[in-house]
Amino acid sequence: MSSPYQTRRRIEFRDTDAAGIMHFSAFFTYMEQAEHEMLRSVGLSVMQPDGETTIGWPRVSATCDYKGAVRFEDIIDISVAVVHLGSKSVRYRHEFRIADRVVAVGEIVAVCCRIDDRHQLASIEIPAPIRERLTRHAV
Ligand SMILES: CC(C)(COP(=O)(O)OP(=O)(O)OC[C@H]1O[C@@H](n2cnc3c(N)ncnc32)[C@H](O)[C@@H]1OP(=O)(O)O)[C@@H](O)C(=O)NCCC(=O)NCCSC(=O)c1cc(O)c2ccccc2c1O
Repeated sequence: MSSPYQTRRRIEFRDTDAAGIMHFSAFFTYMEQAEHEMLRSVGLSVMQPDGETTIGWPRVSATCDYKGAVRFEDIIDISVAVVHLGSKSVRYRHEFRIADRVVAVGEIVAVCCRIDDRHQLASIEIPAPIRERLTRHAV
């Protein structure tokens, strides 16, 4: 049975603002890192060599709702779930929790792209072996 990927972070000082709480922009870097870690856990890379080119995942949408303040040195549990697998795109939902309290929920849509040696992007259908691995964290 598939379930969200779970990881944990301690909030760094550099990620907090003058109000003493985690800056809104920092949630996106935590989401990105958690997603990349999830991909590694299923044997993938966000920059996957494929012959002469690379398969990568540029983002076309990123949102986050903030429900409670997060502070320096808080321990946050981050879950990463695949909530939609399209033909070329994947939508991830990230839940941030302190203990059992949800403090933020973010979503990111990434598009499967072939990246050539001139860094040109061309969207492609998600290859079957990659799709199969992504479904391991589908909900
Ligand atoms: C990415 C693009 C080249 C795609 O353009 P294209 O025209 O080919 O795509 P489609 O319009 O056909 O859509 C494909 C697919 O995506 C869905 N979709 C598109 N837009 C949205 C949206 N706003 N919200 C939700 N879904 C959307 C669409 O419905 C289709 O779904 P299917 O599943 O049905 O196929 C082109 O869009 C482009 O170049 N965009 C700009 C990308 C960009 O510059 N993003 C900002 C920075 S990217 C970034 O930060 C980044 C982070 C990483 O972690 C990376 C990791 C690895 C590699 C690259 C990374 C990266 O760039």
